[in-house]
Amino acid sequence: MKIRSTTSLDLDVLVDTVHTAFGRFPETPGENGGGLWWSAVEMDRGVLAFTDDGKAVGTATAYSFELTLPGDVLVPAAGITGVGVLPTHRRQGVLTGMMRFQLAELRQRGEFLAVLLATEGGIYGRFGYGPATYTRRLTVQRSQGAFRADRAVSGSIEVLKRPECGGIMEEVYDRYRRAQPGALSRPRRWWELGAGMPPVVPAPRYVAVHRDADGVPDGYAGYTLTDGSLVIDETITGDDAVFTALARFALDHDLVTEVTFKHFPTGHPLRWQLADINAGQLSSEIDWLWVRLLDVPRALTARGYVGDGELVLDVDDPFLGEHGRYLLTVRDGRAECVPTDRAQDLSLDVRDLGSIYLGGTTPSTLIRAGHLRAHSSAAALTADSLFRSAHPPHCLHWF
Ligand SMILES: CC(=O)SCCNC(=O)CCNC(=O)[C@H](O)C(C)(C)COP(=O)(O)OP(=O)(O)OC[C@H]1O[C@@H](n2cnc3c(N)ncnc32)[C@H](O)[C@@H]1OP(=O)(O)O
Repeated sequence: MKIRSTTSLDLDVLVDTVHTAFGRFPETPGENGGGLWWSAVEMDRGVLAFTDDGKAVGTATAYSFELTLPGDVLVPAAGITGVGVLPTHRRQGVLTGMMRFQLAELRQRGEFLAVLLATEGGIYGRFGYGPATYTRRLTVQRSQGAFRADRAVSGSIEVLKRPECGGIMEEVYDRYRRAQPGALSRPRRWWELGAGMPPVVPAPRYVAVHRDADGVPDGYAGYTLTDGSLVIDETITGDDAVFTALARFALDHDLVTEVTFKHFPTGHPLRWQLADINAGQLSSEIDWLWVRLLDVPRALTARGYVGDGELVLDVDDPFLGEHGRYLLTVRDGRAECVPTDRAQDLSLDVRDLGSIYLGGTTPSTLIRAGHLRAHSSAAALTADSLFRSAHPPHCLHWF
């Protein structure tokens, strides 16, 4: 097997191989429909695997995203996607080879974080990725959608069709994601081409745009309405009152029997604002963003922290055959992380460090699961308090 990086000349073979791996009908990359997703692929970041006789059998690509960390710190993160191996060549180590190649390549570029959305939960842990954010939907029957109290909301809502939005969605999304741990930047190319969410979903689609009292857009909800079911694919705002205003708009919509909020954020107050706390049904939670640390000290010093404390972490990285012990010292929200030979407080696999990194999974949950080992009960408490995020992480970007 030969594995190499792609160039722009490889686009057709990459698309064709991914489509065959996923069992989809091949589409030519273009400016509409299924081609939209491919239009933003960065061909200098792709990986192709070939058999000895030159047949392409495996693919992986990466976007250059910015990820928001706890403390509203923005860092570069490689968004791994387009991973596929032809059905005829599976379970022969093709993905393993590509993952090894890709992680080495990311390091050569100086990157220290990779993220992805997994098609199946059993694939990526072995490569050092851990689930770090989760998602679920809230569905409210409109007949039960009364609010407990009227709250004065300043501002207005206008319904636009996606092509009428101009730069509004991009501006609102960009402000939102900078203050939302776990959120990702979106490729400019998707916005330029009028992408919806996810970008492969075709129009028509409506966008309820909220504007503040000065007329400045400060939130939007992109939705479709089919057979009485209004589905909001994303509600983007950093302001709870604006979220509520958009929710009221949807629940007041005529000819609607139920409203579904996709990617409903954990701990969001909307259910408490409804007159009946049981009016909304939450779906079960599923994994969303997976995180892989490629440089532990760099990653741990990049994020912000809430409390003070110190912890010695003993981190194993079996896939890359690496091991390190680090003293993490947090003061005034910032961390230092240096190699140490002090006794460890916490022993963990790098995949579990990825899971706790954004504050969406508590170390104590993984201690109880038997994945992390705390060498004292004080260490478990310190780990929980250091790794939490003041603002729970949330990612609703699909890629
Ligand atoms: C970020 C994204 O793009 S997610 C998209 C992932 N792609 C897909 O789901 C498309 C359809 N599936 C595929 O193309 C392939 O089955 C892949 C890419 C998931 C796996 O590729 P393969 O070349 O078969 O993987 P490889 O042979 O390297 O397997 C490595 C290990 O992972 C395990 N593994 C591979 N796929 C899976 C899976 N879906 N579930 C659980 N374990 C898996 C293998 O059993 C193997 O285990 P072992 O080391 O204990 O023997």
